[in-house]
Amino acid sequence: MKPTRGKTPKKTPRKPPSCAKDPVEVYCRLRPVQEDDELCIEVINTNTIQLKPPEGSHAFRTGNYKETQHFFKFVFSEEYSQKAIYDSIALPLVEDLLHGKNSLLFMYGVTGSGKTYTMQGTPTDGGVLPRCLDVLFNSLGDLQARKYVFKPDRVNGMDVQTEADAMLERQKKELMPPPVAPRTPRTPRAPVTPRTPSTPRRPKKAFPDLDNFVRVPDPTCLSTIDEDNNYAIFVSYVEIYNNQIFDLLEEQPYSLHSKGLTPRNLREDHIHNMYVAMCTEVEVKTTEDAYKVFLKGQAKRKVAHNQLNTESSRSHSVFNIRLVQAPLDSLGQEVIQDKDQIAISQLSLVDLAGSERTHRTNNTGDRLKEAGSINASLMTLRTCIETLRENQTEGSNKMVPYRTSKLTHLFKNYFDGEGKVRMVVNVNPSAKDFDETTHVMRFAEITQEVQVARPTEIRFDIGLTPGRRKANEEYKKLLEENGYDMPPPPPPLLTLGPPFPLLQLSDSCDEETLPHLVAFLAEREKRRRIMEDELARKQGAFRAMLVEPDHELDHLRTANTDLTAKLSSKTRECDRMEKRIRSLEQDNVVLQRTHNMYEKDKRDMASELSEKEKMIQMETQERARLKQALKGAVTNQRDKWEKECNKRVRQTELKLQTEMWVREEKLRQLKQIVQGHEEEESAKKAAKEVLVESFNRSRSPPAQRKNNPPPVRLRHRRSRSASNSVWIDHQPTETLNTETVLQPNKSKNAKRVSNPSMKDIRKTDNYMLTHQEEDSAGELETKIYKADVIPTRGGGRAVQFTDVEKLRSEDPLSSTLGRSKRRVEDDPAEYSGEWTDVETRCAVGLEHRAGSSSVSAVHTVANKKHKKSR
Ligand SMILES: Nc1ncnc2c1ncn2[C@@H]1O[C@H](COP(=O)(O)OP(=O)(O)OP(=O)(O)O)[C@@H](O)[C@H]1O
Repeated sequence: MKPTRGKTPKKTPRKPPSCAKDPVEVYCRLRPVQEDDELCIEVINTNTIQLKPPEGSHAFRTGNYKETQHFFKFVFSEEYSQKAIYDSIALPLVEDLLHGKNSLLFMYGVTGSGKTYTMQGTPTDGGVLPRCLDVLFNSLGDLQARKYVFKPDRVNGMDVQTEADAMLERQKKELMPPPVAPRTPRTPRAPVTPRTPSTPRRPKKAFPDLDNFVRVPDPTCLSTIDEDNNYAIFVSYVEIYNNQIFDLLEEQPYSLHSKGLTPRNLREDHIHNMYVAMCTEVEVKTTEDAYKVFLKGQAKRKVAHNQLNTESSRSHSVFNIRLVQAPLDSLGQEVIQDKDQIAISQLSLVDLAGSERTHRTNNTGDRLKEAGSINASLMTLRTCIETLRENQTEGSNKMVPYRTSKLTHLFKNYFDGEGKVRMVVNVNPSAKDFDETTHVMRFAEITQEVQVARPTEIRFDIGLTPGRRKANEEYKKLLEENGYDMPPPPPPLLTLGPPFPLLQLSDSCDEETLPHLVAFLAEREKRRRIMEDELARKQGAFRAMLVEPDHELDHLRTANTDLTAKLSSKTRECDRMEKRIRSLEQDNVVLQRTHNMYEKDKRDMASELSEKEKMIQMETQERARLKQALKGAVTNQRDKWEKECNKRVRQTELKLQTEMWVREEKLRQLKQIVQGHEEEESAKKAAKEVLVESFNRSRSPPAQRKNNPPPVRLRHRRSRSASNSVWIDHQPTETLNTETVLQPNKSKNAKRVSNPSMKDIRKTDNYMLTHQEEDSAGELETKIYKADVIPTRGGGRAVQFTDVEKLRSEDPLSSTLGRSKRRVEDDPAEYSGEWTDVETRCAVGLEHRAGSSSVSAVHTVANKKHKKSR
């Protein structure tokens, strides 16, 4: 709140608040508890208290057992006296008041925590309020102006009048009977609320009797006061009840007493300070006067009994002390009669109603409504403080909802403008109050973060000599001491002539005195005119002398205004930059944190990766080892099976040879018996020799087969090999020459190999395998298997058998068995078995996989056989 001040050249009313800011100072006071009370608060040091959730508290029930610490400007434990608290908290505010600065001091806390006690105290041990008044009057002493020199102008300002006028008014008021204040016309927007019938208006016990209490005053006196000013103190006392403002000093006709007080409106004055319109302001000249006024208002304040406090305040009370000051004139006798030279400062002492929980106070009905209103206004106060803090710390520009509650609206200027704000958080350390106390603590912490513009001190720079009052007093003292013999005042530079002659008439016929006086006055008149001319001439000369510095002054003023504007723009820029720096610093901190987080993640992942790599390496080694072991095992197994197969083949061959020989022997003997022809005998013998020879695995082909017809089925499908593709002709070394004219259709440049290598297979498109064996009749059967060599996906080659040609050599003299067999083969209808056999055989392919050194057999055309069978 800006001090109310006239439009002096030095101090314009609408000047922006000072750039320097101070935080709201929050103090904590603990009240004494009863001996059997469980405590929930411990004082850690002079700035810190610790709250411990007691069993049964809401926090404890929700599992929050943690102790919390709260910091304050100072913590007053129960041992601290009222005097000590006043000296620390309120005395500096009184000093500020005397220097023209505004201050707000409010008591906050749960109901019954000692707010009123701290504010008012007891007659023998006064609280903040009586001590403030004591110190104020002690300090002002004789510097006070006569009563009514300053007069409230009803719009929050002050008028000034001469001491003579003030004396007249004094006489008028003191002679007149006490005035009966007219009822304020009610505005439609603020109707009178019906009084709560059960809410008594009575003083608290601290001041039981208005007239008969003996008070112990505070003797402190401040000496840093400008003695060249005159001062006056005005007090007003209002309460905010159910979000309506009432003037507790309102004079009421006796007949209207029962109808209660009139609600007042809040207004804004010409310098944007909030004030209560039509509020009674009483000028007080002594502490006792002020007390009477206070107690008169206190008698009307609403208090009620509840479970927690026998006399609980049901309203927020505001006791305003306004100090008016104006400089004395050049002689140090009277205040300058210029309204613009008046400065007003204000100290608001606020005793807030206590926040309360209805389940603890057991309030019902009107008390419950009051409690709701109290809590709502406190909540608005809290919201305003929170929004202010947010705006200040985060640079936001949210609207502070001052107007939501009369309480916050009244103190808007303290937070928006200049002033010093202090709060005393009263705390009852009893465990029963824990839940409410935690809320109070939170509010206190937020409040401490709010900054308020520092008030500027008032200086009356009007070019008058300091010490005027002292000089005047000295002069008066001299006057009293010396009477008529006192030395004459210093001669003026210009005089109107000698002193007046003796004007006493000697008798009724005195003809001399009057003409002498006329001549004297004529001379004086003449001198006066000369002096006036001289004065006018000197004034002209002086004005001419003044013009130049005046111009210079104007010039300097303009320059000064420019510089001030530049400075304020620079200051704003600085503020903006500071805000930006703060926000960037915050961003930086966040980024730094994120960076650290990613760095940590990176390290973790790198270590995980190296572990995984190690594991992969170990697995690869293990796999290689297993592969090696498997390869060895496979090789061993294959060798073993090869040996076993060879052994069995040899055994089978031997057995078959023996059986064949026995059969041939039997046949020979049979033939000898049945046929006696020797020629046939010899032919048979020759044939038998051939057979025996072939059975004996003679590798040379029998000569008589040359002329035999080819044992190839004529209708057999020829191979598809007659192309330009590259062939490989695989003929094992023991293959016999069939010497037949029917040769397989193959490329002329087919490469003949006895044991194909992988290299050969890779280069070829087709493959041909010649296989010879002896059939059951002992005839030589030659089979030529044909296959396509197909590259596999893996880069190897698959050999897919597609055809087989069979060539059988037969003895012309052999039995009908051979012929009938041939017949069957010639019949295509009967050939399906053979074909099926070929298809089955051809379904097996040889496959070479890339990187493998061996060739494996695979089933390649399993589905082909299936199709055929359908
Ligand atoms: N520091 C203290 N020393 C001694 N007594 C105290 C102290 N603080 C409070 N008390 C006593 O506690 C009681 C309640 O105090 P008080 O009326 O000041 O509480 P309050 O906070 O104003 O309550 P409400 O909000 O209900 O008005 C009074 O009887 C008062 O004398």
